[in-house]
Amino acid sequence: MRVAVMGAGAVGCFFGGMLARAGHDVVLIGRPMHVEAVREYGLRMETRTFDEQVRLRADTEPSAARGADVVLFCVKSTDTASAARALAPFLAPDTLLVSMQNGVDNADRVREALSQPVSAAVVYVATEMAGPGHVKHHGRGELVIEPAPGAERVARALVAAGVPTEISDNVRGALWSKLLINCAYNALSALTQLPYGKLVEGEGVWAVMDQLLDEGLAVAAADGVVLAGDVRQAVRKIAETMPGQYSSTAQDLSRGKRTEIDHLNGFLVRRGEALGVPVPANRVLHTLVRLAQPGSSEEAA
Ligand SMILES: NC(=O)C1=CN([C@@H]2O[C@H](COP(=O)(O)OP(=O)(O)OC[C@H]3O[C@@H](n4cnc5c(N)ncnc54)[C@H](OP(=O)(O)O)[C@@H]3O)[C@@H](O)[C@H]2O)C=CC1
Ligand SMILES: CC(C)(CO)C(=O)C(=O)O
Repeated sequence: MRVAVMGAGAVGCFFGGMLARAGHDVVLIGRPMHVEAVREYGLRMETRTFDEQVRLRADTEPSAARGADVVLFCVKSTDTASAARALAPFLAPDTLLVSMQNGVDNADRVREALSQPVSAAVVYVATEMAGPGHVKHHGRGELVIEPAPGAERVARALVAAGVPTEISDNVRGALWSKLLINCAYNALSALTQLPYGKLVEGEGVWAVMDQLLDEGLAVAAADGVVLAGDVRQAVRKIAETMPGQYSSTAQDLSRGKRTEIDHLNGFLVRRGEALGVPVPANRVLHTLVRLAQPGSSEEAA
């Protein structure tokens, strides 16, 4: 399979690297720092089970996606529209684009820019870029993807490459469940710069998280979303299973980077407003993170 990875970061390098290891023709499209390192040394994949330099192609230009059967679309939600527009001239009409991002509206935003088939994916993994061309895997690595033309083939290739992947009719519900977890933790961890275990020890923190979740559940219900799993239990479990973890929003802020907050609590605020559901706690946290992050979001509502 010819695979292009749009956004050679933590998620793109992990899943693209797994497919390259399995013999697929993979090109990583990313920033010069990573592209140069991958060209010279290969992609270093430091995972829980192996540590290897994986040889694959890398390029800074979206034109490298020409000829791809599938694009793994792995930029942050803030870059969705610009990255989709940049790819548009180079994709064949039947190229499948798989949106491997947090947030619930990325696939729809890609569909606005492209006429190719698009499949949303829920990504359950913990990875980071530990240096140029070096991806570090901390755990998990499974995918749930939405039905689309070509999705079965991609899922089979991923499974054969060691990535547990299933196709589900309720990716929307799973993305929303993940969104509500993100809305409960990400901003609080970011604003306090605390890992989850310490965060939930703070007086009143569970009550705030319950309120954030109650608002999210009300918006989801008003939007007709069938949530996947027991979200309240999933929220409790995160602090127990990942006590040392800082949210991705906390990591972005501490690195002086723009966050995905407009697509997490910010998204819930916009949907709540549209549906007439009050979302005061989510609004406060969204506003505070926006004030704490550098610049302003280009793609905010
Ligand atoms: N990391 C994780 O463990 C998980 C992440 N996710 C989600 O996956 C998505 C991707 O996250 P992650 O991989 O961590 O993010 P990263 O920031 O590590 O990777 C994205 C990369 O894409 C680059 N990029 C952005 N626009 C372009 C462009 N037009 N051309 C080339 N490169 C581009 C970015 O560069 P620059 O930084 O310079 O803009 C960055 O290097 C997010 O939605 C995240 O929430 C979901 C589950 C787990
Ligand atoms: C699940 C969670 C909250 C884990 O850190 C996450 O997705 C994030 O940090 O964005």
